[in-house]
Amino acid sequence: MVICCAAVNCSNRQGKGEKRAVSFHRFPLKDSKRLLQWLKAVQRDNWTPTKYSFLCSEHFTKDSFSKRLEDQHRLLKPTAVPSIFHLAEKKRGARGHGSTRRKESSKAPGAMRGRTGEVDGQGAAGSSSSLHPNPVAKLEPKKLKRAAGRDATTSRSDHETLSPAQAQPSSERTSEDTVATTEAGSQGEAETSAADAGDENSGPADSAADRSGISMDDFPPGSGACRFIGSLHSYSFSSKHTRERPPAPREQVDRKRLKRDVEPSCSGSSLGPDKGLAHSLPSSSLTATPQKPSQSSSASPADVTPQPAAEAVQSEHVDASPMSINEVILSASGACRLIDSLHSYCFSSRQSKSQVCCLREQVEKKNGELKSLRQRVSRSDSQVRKLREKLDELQRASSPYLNGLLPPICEPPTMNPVVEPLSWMLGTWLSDPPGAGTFPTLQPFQYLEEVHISHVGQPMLNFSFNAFHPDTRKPMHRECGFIRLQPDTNKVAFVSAQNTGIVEVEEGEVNGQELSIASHSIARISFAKEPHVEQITRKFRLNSEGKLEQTVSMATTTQPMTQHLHITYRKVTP
Ligand code: HEM
Repeated sequence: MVICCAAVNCSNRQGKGEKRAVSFHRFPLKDSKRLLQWLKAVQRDNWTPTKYSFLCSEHFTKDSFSKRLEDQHRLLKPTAVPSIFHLAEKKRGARGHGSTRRKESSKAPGAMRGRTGEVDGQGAAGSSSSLHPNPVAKLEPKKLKRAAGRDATTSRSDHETLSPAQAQPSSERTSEDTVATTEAGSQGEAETSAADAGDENSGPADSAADRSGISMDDFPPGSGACRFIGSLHSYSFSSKHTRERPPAPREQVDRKRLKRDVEPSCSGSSLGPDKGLAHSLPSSSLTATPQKPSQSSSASPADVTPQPAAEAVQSEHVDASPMSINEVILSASGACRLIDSLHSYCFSSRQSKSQVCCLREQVEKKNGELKSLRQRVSRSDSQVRKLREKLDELQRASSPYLNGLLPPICEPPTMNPVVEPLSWMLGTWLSDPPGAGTFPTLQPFQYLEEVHISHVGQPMLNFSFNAFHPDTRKPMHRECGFIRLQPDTNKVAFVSAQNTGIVEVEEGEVNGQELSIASHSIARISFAKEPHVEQITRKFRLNSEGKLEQTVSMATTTQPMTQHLHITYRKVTP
């Protein structure tokens, strides 16, 4: 296992040069804000750090470090952000970075392509569950515990100086790790390299599963889409599970390797998550591919060979090929993300559907209510009609005389010849212009008045005078009565009852189209308002314009005879 610096144009790796001079620091994968700062500083395109990605101490300023009290060991401060990079040199890019190292490792059939600055080996498998939490992991607690065990071993203390070898459990190291570690030297790497940035992603797999926020329990099994997505999940998980299966027989392993060699695209890191998923559907493609066996422990990392004796580790060697594992994990994690989004979509569409159903039910309910209300209104209408008919019937029954008295045809009654001299007064009259009120004790005022003078064939006229306020139209003074003529004379009697509590009789003469009368007797209610009127005179005349004029004067207990009213009416009905 070799720890390399992930920085562009930096070839530092563990064991190279002065051991104590350079330390290596993990990317703060758990601190997204700080991780972004690191990534921004590193400036590597299309590259995602894993828990086995490191930056060497040369990219940090001196004040980024503190020293551990006990042994004065260098620790990276928890807020440190790298700032020293040699980007001016031709950037080799994510794939080109560390090409020298990669040239070595690319000799191996399963060597990782384009992934640098990381601890090569199966550790990447751990990174998949931590970098891209797999929701299905929630369904497989046992496996997660196992993974967590590995991670726990890996994580150690955040700011403890760890050797890369310590950072990965020995039982799970790949053959390449073994060789690389040998190459790097077995002496105390713990003293020379520091993974003190902390294993940000090495938390328990359970917490990774929690972070996904999704489990199969969230999706009822009824949906076909969910079943499909669930099967995708299962498939994705099974690819991971495959890596943890017991070792396959060597022949089988070789066959698998052959098949993968025939299908290079299955492990092509250029595939996107979806493509990766699509290409990984054949069972062999997601199955880890074994390294080419070799008996030589001194073989180059590119020619990684598992120790023959370490049969227990065989499957790890087989499954943890840096190439296949990383690609498989990338594909699987990408697939998981895709599946998660499908799940979310499926879930939200189901929610929308249920909301629509709920709204539909409400609308149907309201429609039902509306229908019953309409029926009630219709019933009420028919009830009202029936009640009206009944009322009419009752009225007819209770007023037999009225019906009998009213002539069936509304013909105007023939005027009694006695009242003929007053016929010019007949009709409905409206004030035009408004009447004018005056009196020494009063402020001048105006009023409107409607006058009805009619006959019913009797030798008298019926009259009503109804005054209104000119602005508010509120009723004011009202009086009604009769005008009689002494037969064969021009003597007229004017009998009136007023709303002010006065009843009076005025008498006078009609001459042509002018009637002049004066009070004969005035009576009032006991509580009539003072000052009491003592005398009243009136004059009616039809003027040359055909308008009716009335002038009223009065004397009260306090005022002598003075004009109180003058008004002109225009005729509105015959
Ligand atoms: C022949 C009929 C009427 C008689 C005998 C009569 C009599 C009187 C008397 C005695 C007063 C009290 C005066 C004072 O306080 O010194 C009065 C006041 C007044 N009258 Fe007449 N009036 C007559 C018709 C009318 C009519 C048609 C109007 C029209 C609206 C009118 C409007 C008023 C008003 C506004 C006052 C002052 C406020 C009040 O005392 O109610 N009167 N009237």
